[in-house]
This record gives sequence, C-alpha cells and structure tokens, in this order.
Amino acid sequence: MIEARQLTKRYGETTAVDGLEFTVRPGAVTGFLGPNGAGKSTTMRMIIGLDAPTSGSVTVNGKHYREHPSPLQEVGALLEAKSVHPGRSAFNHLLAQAQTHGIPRRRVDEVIELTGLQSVAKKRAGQFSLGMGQRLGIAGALLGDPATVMLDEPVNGLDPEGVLWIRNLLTQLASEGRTVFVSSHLMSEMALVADRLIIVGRGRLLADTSVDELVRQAGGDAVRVATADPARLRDVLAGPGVQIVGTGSEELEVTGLPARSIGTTAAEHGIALYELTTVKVSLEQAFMDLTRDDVVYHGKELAA
Ligand SMILES: Nc1ncnc2c1ncn2[C@@H]1O[C@H](COP(=O)(O)OP(=O)(O)OP(=O)(O)O)[C@@H](O)[C@H]1O
Repeated sequence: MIEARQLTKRYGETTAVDGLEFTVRPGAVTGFLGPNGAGKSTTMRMIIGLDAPTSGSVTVNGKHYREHPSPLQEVGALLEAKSVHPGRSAFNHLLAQAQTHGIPRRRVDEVIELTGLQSVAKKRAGQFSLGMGQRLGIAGALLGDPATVMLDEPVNGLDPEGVLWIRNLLTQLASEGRTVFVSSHLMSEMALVADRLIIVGRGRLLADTSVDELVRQAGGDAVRVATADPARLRDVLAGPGVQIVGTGSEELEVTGLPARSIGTTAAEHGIALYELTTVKVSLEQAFMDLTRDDVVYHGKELAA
C-alpha cells in the first residue's frame, strides 16, 4: 500500500507536486496518468526516497522508504533513468544488487527467467536494446519479491509481444495480492490493464477513480441511430437522464439509453431504424477532457 498525504515538492519556482493525497491499494493495478510535466516521476522518486518532499509525506506499507530494513523486499521500482553499468552482464548486474541486499542467488535466476532474459543474461547490458533494458529494469524491480511494485513507463520501447507480456505480468502481480503502481502515456494499454486510475495535472490530483467511472463521467457511451422519423423517435425516447442530439437529417446521437432499449422502444412504436450503433468513449478521450486545462506542453497543430 502506498499512501501520499499532502505530498508536495518544489524546485525553486516550480511546484512539481502540489498537495497530493492518494492511496494505492494492494490486489489491483493502479495506473498513474497525467500530461508531460504533471509530476508523476517526481512523485515516484519521492516514494522510493530518491527525492525528499518539501512538505507532506508518502509511505509504503506504513513507513517511509528509508525506514524499511530491507527496502528492496518491500518495494521494487523501475524508474526511467535506471542506471546499469554498461560493461556488466545482466546476470552480474542483478547478482550485485542481490548480494548487497541479502537476496539469495537463486532469485536472480528466477527473475531472469520471469523476464525472458535467459538467452542474453551473460551479454553486456551496454549492448541491450531499449526493450531488453526495460526487461532488465523490471527484473531488478522484482528481485526482492516485493509486496509493492512501481514501474514508470514500463512499456516504453517494448515490441507488441513485450507489451502483451507486461500486461499479463502486471495483472498476475496484482492477482498475487501485490500493490502495482504504474505510470504510462498509453491510454489503450491502461484501459486494458488498470483497475484504478490516479490522474494528476500540474502536480495536483485530478481524479482517483476507475476506468469505467472516468469514461462514464466523460458522458458514457452514446448510441448513433438513423431513422426516417427522427422527430417521432425523439418524442418516444425522451425521459429523465436521456440526451438526444441531431447529427444529420436522419441521424440522432442518444446518451443515457442502451442500444437495446432504443431498438425495443422504436419497434413498439413502429418506427423503422436504419442504424443502431454504440459509440464507445475511449479512455483517451476521457483523459483529454479531464486534463485539457492542465496540459503544460501544448503541441502546435499542423496546418491542413
Ligand atoms: N530535478 C528537477 N529540478 C527542477 N525541476 C524539476 C526537476 N524534476 C522535475 N522538475 C519539474 O517538475 C515538473 C514535474 O516533472 P515530472 O518529471 O515529475 O513530470 P512527469 O509527469 O513525470 O512528466 P513526463 O510525463 O514528461 O515524464 C516539471 O515541470 C519538471 O520540469
């Protein structure tokens, strides 16, 4: 369990993290989302004691990272700028980490197998591709068999097979009862893997929610309907919580009613439908709606 209480970090004039309050619970994958510069990496660095909060606190399983007698066995982390000696083999890198933390040698073999690095374990880490480096970083994070696993952008540089592997790994770690906290900019991945979402913008908490709830708050799924008699269909569908917008001479977009009940009501009133399609709100769209005012770095739109 990770608990942030009024967690704040200032770098001179910049407030990178601004009074964050959240709890990351065990047994679930919690996605940590936010636009560039929102304060995700700074928060993660504070969780494992690489940066000190200006005020407030963050604990892992009730204690500050530094207070744990065996921190690697408590929380395993992959942060973006993981330093690996380029001349050292993956095996020796992990072995050195294990030896300095009282972790048995057989655990090194286990994490090498778990991360699919067997065939390259004796190769120098400096020759590793980005994806292999990510796997090595994850192997290091899992070395202490920690109850809490924290990964910053773990799918960065992974090929599709690697992305699928991460997805399954995160789900498995959570199903084993671990706390899994993972940052990503890949919304489609988060939609598939995350049970909970913590979303930040300009260092502040914007949402602590589930994927479904966020999508629902963004308006939920809509249903596109085409009919010869849109005016009558509007009348028979109207009701509390139902919104109907005309999107063409014969087209309506309906929110607040599932496609099935729209079809049934239309049939009961003898209204012919030409189309009845559920239009899903993507997590990406919901995220953009939520963070629109908190994007620090705006790209310039290209002229058409
Ligand atoms: N060591 C530092 N010194 C000064 N400013 C910093 C430092 N680290 C981060 N910042 C600033 O703090 C803010 C938050 O940065 P952070 O890297 O935590 O965001 P992020 O959400 O991880 O971004 P990204 O998605 O781009 O990785 C940014 O404005 C950044 O420039």
